[in-house]
Amino acid sequence: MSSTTEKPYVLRWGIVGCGGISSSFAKDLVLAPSTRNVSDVAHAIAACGSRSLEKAEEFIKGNCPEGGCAQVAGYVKSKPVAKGNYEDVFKHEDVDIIYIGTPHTSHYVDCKAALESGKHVLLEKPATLNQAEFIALGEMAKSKKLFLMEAVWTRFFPLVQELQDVLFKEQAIGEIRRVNSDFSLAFLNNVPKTHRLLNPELAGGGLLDLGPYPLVWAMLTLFQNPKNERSPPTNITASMIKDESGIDLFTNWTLDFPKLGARAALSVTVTVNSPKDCVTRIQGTKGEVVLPWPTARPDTFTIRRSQEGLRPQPYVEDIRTFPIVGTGLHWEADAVARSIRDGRLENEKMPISETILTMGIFDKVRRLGGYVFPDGLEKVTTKK
Ligand SMILES: NC(=O)C1=CN([C@@H]2O[C@H](COP(=O)(O)OP(=O)(O)OC[C@H]3O[C@@H](n4cnc5c(N)ncnc54)[C@H](OP(=O)(O)O)[C@@H]3O)[C@@H](O)[C@H]2O)C=CC1
Ligand SMILES: O=C1OC[C@@H](O)[C@H](O)[C@H]1O
Repeated sequence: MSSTTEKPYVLRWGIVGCGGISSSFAKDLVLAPSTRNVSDVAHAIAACGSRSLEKAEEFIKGNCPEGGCAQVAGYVKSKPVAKGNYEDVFKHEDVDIIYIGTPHTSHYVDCKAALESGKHVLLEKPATLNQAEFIALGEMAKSKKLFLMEAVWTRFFPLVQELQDVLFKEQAIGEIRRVNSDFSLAFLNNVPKTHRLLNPELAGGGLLDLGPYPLVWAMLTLFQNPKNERSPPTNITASMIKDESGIDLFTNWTLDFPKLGARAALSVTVTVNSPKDCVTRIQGTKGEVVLPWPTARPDTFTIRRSQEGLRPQPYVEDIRTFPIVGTGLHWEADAVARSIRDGRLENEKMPISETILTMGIFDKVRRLGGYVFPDGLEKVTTKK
């Protein structure tokens, strides 16, 4: 990391889709990096694009009137410009990287267009509708020597690094045998059926929207467990209850990691909320780690260390807390800036290979659950 007196590397963002998550992302790009002890990178917001120019203008006014933290600090003089379409953002000469905050169904086409314009891409989760779409994007990015990453922001939390040290270096709970994780939100009775979360034409339902987060805890604790040697999960089982529209209301799935003798049992529903106190539980032979709501953004975890033995054992509790300034999307933005500064085309915390793997898991879960997208939604499919 550079000293505070040196000028930071500035990454210049173009944001497309002026909706909910783009708004949180833009606000986090404005936050001073010093609030998270960062001084080597900073962010400029060069352009924001919406299907409506007025909406893009309002977006800038409401989230980033001066631009990102690099503009606020005076490292970049220009202010963000509003565009009434995405193409003008993709083509903007002051933009290094495109942040894509559009619905799942648009991710493939928007990312493809951004790459074709020669821009790096940070693509919201789920990266695409299926594995084949993401493989195609990954190949395109590689051939054009452009950075591409799925925006699974949770992976970049300092909490995650500490958790992996506790589990893998310290082996605080012994051998990990079971991971349960749930992310559920009561969308069904609280958002209209036309909303992207429930609308089959926008690939609605729990799995693709909420599923990346239970899955992230299985990936971080089992897939990335050194003893697993990056072996993909086997024996995937899944069950869905679907709405009459075809979207999944409930999805439960399991992943086995034979090298660890471990299983992940993961779930989502859009009918009720997850419980507050424990949404993720990592159980080992010598205790457990529990993480509270929200599954996507925990700011604490509790280690319960115990002896091995039959039946629940007495434990000693150790609580670790990691305050989050803003939403917490800035850690992934900083990581992306460092990758691009250093000439890397992917980030080791969210490599292309892991997105390909997780999209393949979702394909399988959808197949087992009988979730079929409406015709024409998938832009690339594998031959059956
Ligand atoms: N990382 C995270 O924590 C989160 C990630 N997400 C992901 O981000 C993506 C967007 O989610 P969210 O921000 O909640 O969604 P919103 O509906 O709030 O915003 C999506 C934006 O995409 C644009 N858009 C383009 N095509 C369409 C279309 N056909 N229908 C509706 N909007 C369209 C619109 O922007 P415009 O009108 O300006 O063109 C819209 O405002 C999803 O894929 C979701 O999974 C969502 C929430 C949190
Ligand atoms: O963090 C989240 O919470 C709400 C969801 O709709 C969203 O897509 C997800 O990323």
